[in-house]
Amino acid sequence: MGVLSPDAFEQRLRAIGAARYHDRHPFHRALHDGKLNRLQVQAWALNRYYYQASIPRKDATLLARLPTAELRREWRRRLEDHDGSEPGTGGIARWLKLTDGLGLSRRYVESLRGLLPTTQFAVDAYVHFVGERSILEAIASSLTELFSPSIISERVSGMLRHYDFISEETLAYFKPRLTQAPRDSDFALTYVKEHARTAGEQDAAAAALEFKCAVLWSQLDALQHAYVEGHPPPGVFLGADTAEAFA
Ligand SMILES: O=C(O)c1cc(C(=O)O)c2c(n1)C(=O)C(=O)c1cc(C(=O)O)[nH]c1-2
Repeated sequence: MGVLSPDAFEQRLRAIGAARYHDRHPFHRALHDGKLNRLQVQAWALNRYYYQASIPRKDATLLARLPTAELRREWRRRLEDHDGSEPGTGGIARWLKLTDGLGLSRRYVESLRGLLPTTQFAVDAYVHFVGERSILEAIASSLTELFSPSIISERVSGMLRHYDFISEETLAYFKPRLTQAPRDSDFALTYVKEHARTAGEQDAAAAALEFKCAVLWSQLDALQHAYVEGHPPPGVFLGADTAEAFA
């Protein structure tokens, strides 16, 4: 593809989200439509914990590589959003309220025992990608967040409507994301539009976004295969009993 104007390039990035973002995955559709049982929702929250817990590792990796105070200041805020500024605050702590509400022991969730192998591979691949690729590609890989506010709104209203074991309090993780995600993705989009100037840079940034969509998609594929189609790999979470046996 030849070089595009910044606005046409933005359209190219948005088309990637429209085609590949995980809102199109059957597991998410089932989650939001109330088609999953409690064990399947628990498995989703347990596995997704590893993604949440690894986001600050990935942001710290990128932060260490950013060349200016201005960029680091911007990126530093993401670490605070996830890790909080003191114990019990921030996104990871709020995610644990969800796993608490679903009846999973914290020790079990934090131990990462019972995680699907694919969750680990996909999430670790994201952290490595951000450490190894250009800063442009690393920032572009965060752009899935352009598409998250609509899936989050749909998730919160769908899950509250359909599952009696889910409450507004247990879904508290998502509310701040509705303002944090647009703020973060606006910054990242402006950066990527400004810095992807050649056709090669635009291709690399687009490929980074495709890679990240695959990171999200493959996690849901693994959940679908294990918990909907009934082929759990050995050693994974199989209900609160597994978790209790551990605790
Ligand atoms: O609920 C979701 O569907 C969803 C998606 C994404 C995303 O698109 O990567 C993120 C989040 N949530 C999220 O909560 C979050 O903190 C987050 C950070 C990032 C990132 O790549 O830096 N993506 C996401």
